[in-house]
Amino acid sequence: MRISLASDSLDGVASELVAEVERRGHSVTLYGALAPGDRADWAWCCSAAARDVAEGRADQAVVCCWTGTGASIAANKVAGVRAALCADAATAAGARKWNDANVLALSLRLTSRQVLTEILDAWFSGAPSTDPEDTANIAYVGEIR
Ligand SMILES: O=C(CO)[C@H](O)[C@H](O)COP(=O)(O)O
Repeated sequence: MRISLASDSLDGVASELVAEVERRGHSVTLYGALAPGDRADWAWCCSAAARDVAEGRADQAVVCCWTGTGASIAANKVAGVRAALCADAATAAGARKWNDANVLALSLRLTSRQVLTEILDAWFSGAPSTDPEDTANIAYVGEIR
């Protein structure tokens, strides 16, 4: 898949994230501190990655900041994006299954290298539920303005 990656710093697992996503066979587009010369403030770089998803230039995105909060807020302000802030694999699996999340938000403060691999394994192996209750929830949040 085409995955856009954004981080407002190179702290923690930011660099490992790029390597781990590429190692799983995906092509990456980089923003913020991951792309030398790009604006690295969380609002700008995470919005840019989320817009790639909303506008069809990427299939999914992973956005990061120190807490993960700003990254998830910035991504979720983009229409069509369902960003999930995930601190563990179970949350990532649920985000793909029940929320059809298309942007993964990570906290650089909380995410260890081991947990990063667990989250990415769960995220990339997950698929959205086809249960009508789940699809109705997803459709409804897409309509709320
Ligand atoms: O977690 C964040 C936003 O939610 C940022 O990473 C945090 O605010 C640090 O930003 P800066 O390094 O620009 O002070």
